[in-house]
Amino acid sequence: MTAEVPTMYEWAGGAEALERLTERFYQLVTADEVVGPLFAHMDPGHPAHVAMWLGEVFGGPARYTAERGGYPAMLGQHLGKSITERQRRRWVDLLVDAADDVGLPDDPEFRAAFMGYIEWGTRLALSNSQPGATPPREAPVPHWGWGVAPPYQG
Ligand code: HEM
Repeated sequence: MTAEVPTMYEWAGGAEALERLTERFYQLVTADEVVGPLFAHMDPGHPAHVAMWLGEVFGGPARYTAERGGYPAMLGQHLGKSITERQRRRWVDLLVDAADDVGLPDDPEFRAAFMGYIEWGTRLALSNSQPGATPPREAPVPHWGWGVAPPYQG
């Protein structure tokens, strides 16, 4: 019999773990000279909202859709921001630092799948944020899974 495969949300530690991650992440982001200026007018609820988004993506409850307006709302926050590749890369680096700081699981399977989503999502955010970009306004919230390497459960 095969053991039930947990969602990435469960493996990460659920909503609480993702909230710890985004709290730490935005502390690092706002203090950073490369990405900080983009977040100068950040809504104080932003870390909690991004934690909801990540939870929904990784197989948790659809709270971003229910409470924040789903994909169109997320997309709308990136349009026109003209994110540069240097800023995208710094955003990724700071998220990895935050994941280490708060003790997000660091097993190879989890981090590989987690970073797969982050790489994909940040590249889309950069492209959607360029002047004149016309990405689809409506799309489902992506649901990210383990891909080719499910979690090692002994
Ligand atoms: C996987 C990649 C990403 C995800 C999942 C993500 C997620 C989100 C979400 C869910 C929001 C809206 C939060 C709300 O409802 O209040 C948001 C806003 C925003 N994002 Fe992203 N984002 C990503 C990449 C990036 C990158 C690479 C940058 C810039 C380097 C960026 C800059 C911003 C900014 C400036 C806002 C608006 C913040 C504010 O003023 O409140 N995002 N993001």
